[in-house]
Amino acid sequence: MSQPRSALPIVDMSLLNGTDDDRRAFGDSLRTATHEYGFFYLVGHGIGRDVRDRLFAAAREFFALPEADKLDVEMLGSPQFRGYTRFGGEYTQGSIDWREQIDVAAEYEPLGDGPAYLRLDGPNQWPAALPEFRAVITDWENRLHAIGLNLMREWAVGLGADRDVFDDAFAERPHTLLKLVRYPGRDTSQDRQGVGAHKDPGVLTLLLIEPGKGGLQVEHDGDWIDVPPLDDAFVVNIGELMEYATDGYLKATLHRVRSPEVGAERLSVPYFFNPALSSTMPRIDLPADLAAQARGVTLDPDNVISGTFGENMLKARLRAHPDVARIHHADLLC
Ligand SMILES: O=C(O)CCC(=O)C(=O)O
Ligand SMILES: [Fe+2]
Repeated sequence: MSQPRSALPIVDMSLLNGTDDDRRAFGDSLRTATHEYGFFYLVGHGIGRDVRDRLFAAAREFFALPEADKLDVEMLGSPQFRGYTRFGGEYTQGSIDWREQIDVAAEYEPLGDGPAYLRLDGPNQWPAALPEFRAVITDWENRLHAIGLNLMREWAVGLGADRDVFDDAFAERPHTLLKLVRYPGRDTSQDRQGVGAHKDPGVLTLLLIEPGKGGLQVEHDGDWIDVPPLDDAFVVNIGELMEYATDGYLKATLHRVRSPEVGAERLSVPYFFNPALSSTMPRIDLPADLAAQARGVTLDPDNVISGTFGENMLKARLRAHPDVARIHHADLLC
């Protein structure tokens, strides 16, 4: 397949199997890409095509279920924002996102009373009609968890910090989240919002895009650049907490998806490598040359970035799913 051009840098994870120089080059490319773009293509990650195909097959099976089966696991029934969201159930910047999706997050016993964000802990909703679904998703989560942890350690080194500086935040009850997403084709002459412009609220997102399907756009220097999928690559971006951890040396970048044309559709699977709800990201003491390039954390009165992941995540969930918020968390809405 010929590759459409995109300006995003390509970072090759197989360098980690090489010499010390290769490893250093990897850390440098990771740091530079996320300083300049906040986004990159990740190749050499070791996840084979068969595994990726199996995931897309599970996604297609899920979306092809009768509506009643999907509504059986509807997110409206989940105070923890897990399960199926039909078209029109999700909002970005107050406008409807034209996509359907199922959200699956890490499952833990709730801790009980405490900060409001602890309400996000709890069970998933698994589609009863698809007995294999859970195993396929769990396998995917495990593989991506390992890649996520590995990347965090390399980032730490590339930023001049101890290799394990981020480990604590992920050591217990990491609140990872995965979505299977389907963007249907539609008349795009009016509204093209598949998902509206946003930054991800967590640490790191590993995004798998259906081969050949464009639509993702990333903000860079005031323009939108197209990010078509690259064969065998993940699209990786950092979330607001990495901006927080580095005083804005690394950049959480606005991105959005444009709806496909009528007759087409687009599947994607974002995996959000998130820390524990109660964790606060460490603030890295950057070496002087990097500190001189730190831009500070974005100050937006409509989107205040908290270093405590649970606060940042709850804010994002209440905003994206107002129907779920009204049903289950009316006391948190002002
Ligand atoms: O579907 C995509 O390509 C991106 C989705 C996304 O940015 C998100 O769900 O946060
Ligand atoms: Fe996103």
